[in-house]
Amino acid sequence: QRQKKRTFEHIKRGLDPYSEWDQLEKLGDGAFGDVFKVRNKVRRDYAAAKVIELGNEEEMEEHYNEIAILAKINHPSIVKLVDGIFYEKKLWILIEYCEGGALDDIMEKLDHGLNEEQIQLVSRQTLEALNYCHSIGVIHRDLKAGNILLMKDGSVKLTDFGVSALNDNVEQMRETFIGTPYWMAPEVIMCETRNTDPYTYSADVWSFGITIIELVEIEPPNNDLNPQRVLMKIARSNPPTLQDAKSFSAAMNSFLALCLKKAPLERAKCVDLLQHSWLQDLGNNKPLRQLLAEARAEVLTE
Ligand SMILES: COc1ccc(Nc2ncnc(-c3cccnc3Nc3cc(NC(=O)c4cccc(C(F)(F)F)c4)ccc3C)n2)cc1
Repeated sequence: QRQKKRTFEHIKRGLDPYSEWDQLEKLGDGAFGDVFKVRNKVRRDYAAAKVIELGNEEEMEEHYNEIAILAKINHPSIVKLVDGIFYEKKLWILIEYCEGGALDDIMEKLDHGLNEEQIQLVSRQTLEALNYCHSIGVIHRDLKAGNILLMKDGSVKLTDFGVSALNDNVEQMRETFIGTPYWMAPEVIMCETRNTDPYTYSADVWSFGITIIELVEIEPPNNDLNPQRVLMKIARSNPPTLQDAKSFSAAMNSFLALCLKKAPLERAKCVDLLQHSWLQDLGNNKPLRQLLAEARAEVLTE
């Protein structure tokens, strides 16, 4: 019988995006298409728009997963879906615009890492976002400073540019496997849990620990090795620690050790880490507003 056109919830059809949005500067060119800063003609608010050229309806299925995840997610520390539009063979995914950009870009611009107070604030909010994802069955799979954005007020937003949180088909897994493995947990590399999906919630916790080291040292451990070499290094070595551990509190070092247990079953869960002394009684996001002001080379008068 006639192939029934699948209707996709959250996606508007037949609406010309340019009738509602002005396209501004390019923010990045993702694996699947370009990303632009856009401004709503009526509301005047900004969004980030990923525009994906679709060859056929099948490809819509593949990208629809991302929209379905974003639509179901409702958390203060995760980017929100603003709109999904399919128009003239292009899929537009619009999410809230994060003024400050990604933490890896900020560290590259400043040429230094974050201080302990800033890392506590980023860790608390990222962990709350990660705990929420896990509670609704979403595994991120690509946690790193490049996927943590800052809003103008210094608050943290978890994103996934690499669209690996949706990675449920094999070829993408292969490319992720050979991709940038610096943040990859040992069991994912050794596929020890061969019978089940090597990515589990605990793999996200390992990547979160590596991300904390990245926030201190600008790069993840072993970034001097090429991707092939680092796979074996991670699988064989003891968990990494901070190079200058003594410059940071005992609480931070103990928190890090809990994230970087090699055995997944021994590794801490998000809920346990959220109870850890290192993440209690944190102040407001002013230290992250100061980081943004520094990156914009502005004086923060507050
Ligand atoms: C270079 O300077 C800047 C300055 C500001 C920004 N701000 C910004 N704000 C919001 N998004 C973006 C962005 C940049 C490049 C690529 N994608 C971006 N956002 C985006 C993310 C997504 N998808 C997700 O974030 C996502 C997908 C699946 C799962 C998840 C999660 F697991 F985190 F919930 C998140 C879809 C569409 C877009 C446009 N960029 C970026 C660079």
